This record gives sequence, C-alpha cells and structure tokens, in this order.
Amino acid sequence: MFLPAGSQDQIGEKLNDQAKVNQIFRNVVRRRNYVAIETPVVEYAQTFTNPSVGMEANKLLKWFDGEGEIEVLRADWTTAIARALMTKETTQSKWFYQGSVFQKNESGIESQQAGIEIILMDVLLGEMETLFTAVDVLKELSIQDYLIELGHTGIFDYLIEPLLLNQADEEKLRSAMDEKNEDLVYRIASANGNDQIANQLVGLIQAYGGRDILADYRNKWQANPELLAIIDHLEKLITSLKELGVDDVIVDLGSVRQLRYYSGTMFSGYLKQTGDICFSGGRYDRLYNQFEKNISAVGLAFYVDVLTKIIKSDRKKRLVCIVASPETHVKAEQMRSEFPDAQVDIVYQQPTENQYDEIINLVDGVRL
Ligand SMILES: N[C@@H](Cc1c[nH]c[nH+]1)C(=O)O
Repeated sequence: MFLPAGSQDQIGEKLNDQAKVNQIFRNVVRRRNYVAIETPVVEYAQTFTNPSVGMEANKLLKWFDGEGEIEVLRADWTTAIARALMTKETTQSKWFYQGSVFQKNESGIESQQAGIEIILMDVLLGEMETLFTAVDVLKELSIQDYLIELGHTGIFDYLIEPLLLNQADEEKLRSAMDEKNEDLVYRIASANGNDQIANQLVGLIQAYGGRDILADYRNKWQANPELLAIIDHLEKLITSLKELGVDDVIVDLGSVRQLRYYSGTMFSGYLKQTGDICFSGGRYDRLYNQFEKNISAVGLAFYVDVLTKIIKSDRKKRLVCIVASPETHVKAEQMRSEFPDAQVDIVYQQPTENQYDEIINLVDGVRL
C-alpha cells in the first residue's frame, strides 16, 4: 500500500541466504583473480536504450534531471560496466560485480545479480573461463541439478540476412523465435519473400538437444563454412564441459536474445528442479562497437534471487539466552565471547516460552 507496485521489502532468513549466495560467489571469483567493479545506480537512459543495447524505454525506471536529460536506475550491469571501462585505460580483463538491476517486468522492478565480465581475452579462453566459473560457483553452492544451454547469434543472423528485414520486422521475427512461435516465424519470413528461409527458421525452433543435433546440422550445413564453424565452436565448448564433468549440456540452435549486444556464443543455466534460469550470458563484442572499439567481451550474470530460493540455508545455530538485569548487563555482554558459534539474546526477564537451547541466569553478576 505504501510502496510502488513491484517494490518489495525483504525480511528474515531469505536475506541470510542471499548473503550466503553473494559470499560464495565472491569467494569463487576472487580465487579466480577477478577484480571488483561497481557502477552507480543512476545512469543516463541513453546508455541502455541506444541501438547497441536496445532496451525498451518503458521498462526502465526513469525521470528527468534538472537539465531535461532522462536518467534511469541501472538496468543492466554489462552495459554499465562497458560504459565505465571505456572511460579508463585498462588492461585488466576479469571483472566481477554484485547488486541490483532495475527493470519493470512480471516479477517486479528490482532483482539481484552477481556476474562476471571478461574483456580483451582470446575468444575460446574467455568463453571457457566464463563457463567454468559458472560451474565453479554452482559447485560451491552445492547445486548439482542444472543444465547448461548453448546457442549462437551467428545462426539466426546468417539465415535472415538475405531477407533484408527492416528493424521492426527483425525485432518481430526475433521475438517470435524467442517465443518459439512457428506460425509467426513462418509468416514473417515468407512475407519477406523467402519460403526456404522460413522453413529453415521453423526447423531451427526444434533444433535443441544433445550432440546429435550438432551432428544433424553438421550434415545439413556441409556446404556452408560459416555455419560449420559455429557448429565446431559449440562442439568444442561441450567437449570441454564434459571433460570437466558437466554432462548436462544442450544446444539450442534457434535461440535468440532480446538484448541486442550479443554477438556469438550465448549461454544459459537452468535449474532442473524448478526449470528457472539461474544464469545467462554470452559473447557481446558488439556492445563495444558503439565506442568504436574492437574489443572481445564475454560474461554472464547469476540471478541471485533464483539461487537464493534453491540453496540450503545454513544450519540453525544454538540459541542461548542470558537473563540479566541493568546491573548485570555489562557482565552478560562480556559473556558473549564464550559463545562464538551461538546466537545469544540478553533479556531482563525469564523467558516464558522455551525457545532457547540454553538459558543462563545471572544474579548479582554470577552465573547460577
Ligand atoms: N547482462 C546480461 C547477462 C550478461 C553478462 N554478461 C553478458 N551477459 C543479463 O542481464 O541478462
């Protein structure tokens, strides 16, 4: 009632679980030599709505500043970090961040992310490092039941090129592919004069699964070096993940993303238990093109709220109560050091309900 729609208070154990996810993420990325970066919560809208990013203005939390410029709350870490890095001379390549992003959608307006961004690194090295970091984080969180899905922007981009779509139609086709709406995909592609491409795109919607899909398409695209190179690339990633012990990896050759900066391999992590996406990312060299820089960039973000729901909470600590008085309160406070692993309440009245594992009564500063 006193909060804007979509805003939420957070209370209790959930916050401890969230802190646990963040702490584990931080430990893993620091061990892997990532460096922390934080951008401000307030940015210009243009940073997120420009054509290289393509976020919809009506999903951003925005207002006018004194000069009439539109400002927004941080809508995407990846974009904000690219903006920040372009104003610095840096050779550092591995960055990590943790915090809120703000976008209006079904689940509210604020969500928590913890992510990594790697720039200026060899393509395969960067992608493997990104995926292996995700595997490392999930392992440390004791999450085993997940599936990694790989896709590649190059497939859709290559197939639609001859359609010469205007931007509006390309967006429509992209979202029809994203929704796996076969009829609509067919209609848009054939209306632009090409039934053969329409059929290929519809076929791609079904092209997800294990290595057999890659084998099928290797066959189909035999005569096409550009698409074959993509198949080879995805195969390499699957092989490395398998060697690392991650067997549940599938490809979705028809996958597309609403975020326009992706320009190569895309990855998503799914929790098998709930079907929720727990991380998302990919290669996005295209984002740096807006700064007229040719920079290799890859990364991913964990959805901390999703991980928070699934992790096991830390075991409850022993609950101790020290019954003191104003005169013995200092003594009771000093006694806290005797219980480094417990949760300790100090009260002035004997508790009536027996919610404690141990109750200590202090009378005249002496333990009874
Ligand atoms: N920023 C992307 C995730 C990502 C990180 N790096 C590359 N992609 C998202 O919020 O979905």
